Amino acid sequence: MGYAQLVIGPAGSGKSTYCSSLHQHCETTRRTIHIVNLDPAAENFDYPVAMDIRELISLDDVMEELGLGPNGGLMYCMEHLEENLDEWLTEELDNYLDDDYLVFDCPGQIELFSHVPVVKNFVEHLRRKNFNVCVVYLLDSQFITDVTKFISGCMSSLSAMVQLELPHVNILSKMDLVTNKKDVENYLDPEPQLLLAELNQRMAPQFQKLNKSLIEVVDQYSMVSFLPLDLRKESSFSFNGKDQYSLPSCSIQYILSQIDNCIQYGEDADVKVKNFDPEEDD
Ligand SMILES: Nc1nc2c(ncn2[C@@H]2O[C@H](COP(=O)(O)OP(=O)(O)OP(=O)(O)O)[C@@H](O)[C@H]2O)c(=O)[nH]1
Ligand SMILES: [Mg+2]
Repeated sequence: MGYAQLVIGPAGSGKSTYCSSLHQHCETTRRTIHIVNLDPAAENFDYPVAMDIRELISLDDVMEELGLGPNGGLMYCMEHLEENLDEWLTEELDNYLDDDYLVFDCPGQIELFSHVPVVKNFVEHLRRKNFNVCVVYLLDSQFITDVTKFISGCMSSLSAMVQLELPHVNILSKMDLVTNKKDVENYLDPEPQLLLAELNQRMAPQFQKLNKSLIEVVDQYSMVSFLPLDLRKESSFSFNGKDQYSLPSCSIQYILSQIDNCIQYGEDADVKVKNFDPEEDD
């Protein structure tokens, strides 16, 4: 059995930074993880790249030879990856052993999760290779300063959730940049009725019915809640509410423990998890 995180989210939401922080954290705690670059446009890495899509196909070549722009070129590269899953991915995965932990740093184009089946097929391939996969969706905390942006973030996370049908952890990134805690606090574990009231206030009256349906969707998929990640935060397992800036936030270690739980990593080693009663589902 292998383990994998698929790190997705809008462009610039902090995916690659998250991957490199995770790598650093694991180095400190002497745990082995391998970070995989799935972005054919990426150039600089703050982490050692274990597998690299650019070895399969280069975005520059595609743009030059096919006359495509950067986004069309990226879609082409990803479709090429899809066609080569059996060969390229299978061969690359052969380098890893049972119990290995891979983290896939994905491109930020949202089309990859909403329009084309490439990521879904990629994940299915991993699952056939006996990997437990968790989706890690990053949303930039700078973008959820009001209810309309929050709902739009939820919808894009939800569309990935529905498409990929995998365990899913939502992260609010860049908490160190948040200065007004009220901006964010309201959206961490939001009360649906308050969201609806706020949304109705913001939007023209003819949208009330739509607003109600949207909030119902967010509420029903109660998984749409976000963990606020502050990379400055000292490693600690607790989500200890507030830090010295009195902002709610959690450390990368806490996030990793949540994800490990989702994919049942370390169940044999960790006595606490081993004794966990599956009936007692929280
Ligand atoms: N202050 C702060 N900046 C961050 C944090 N995470 C990422 N950034 C910055 O945000 C910018 C984008 O970060 P990346 O990690 O490249 O984002 P990405 O999601 O990989 O971007 P794409 O791969 O282009 O979609 C960079 O300038 C980072 O330095 C954070 O936790 N705090
Ligand atoms: Mg990146």
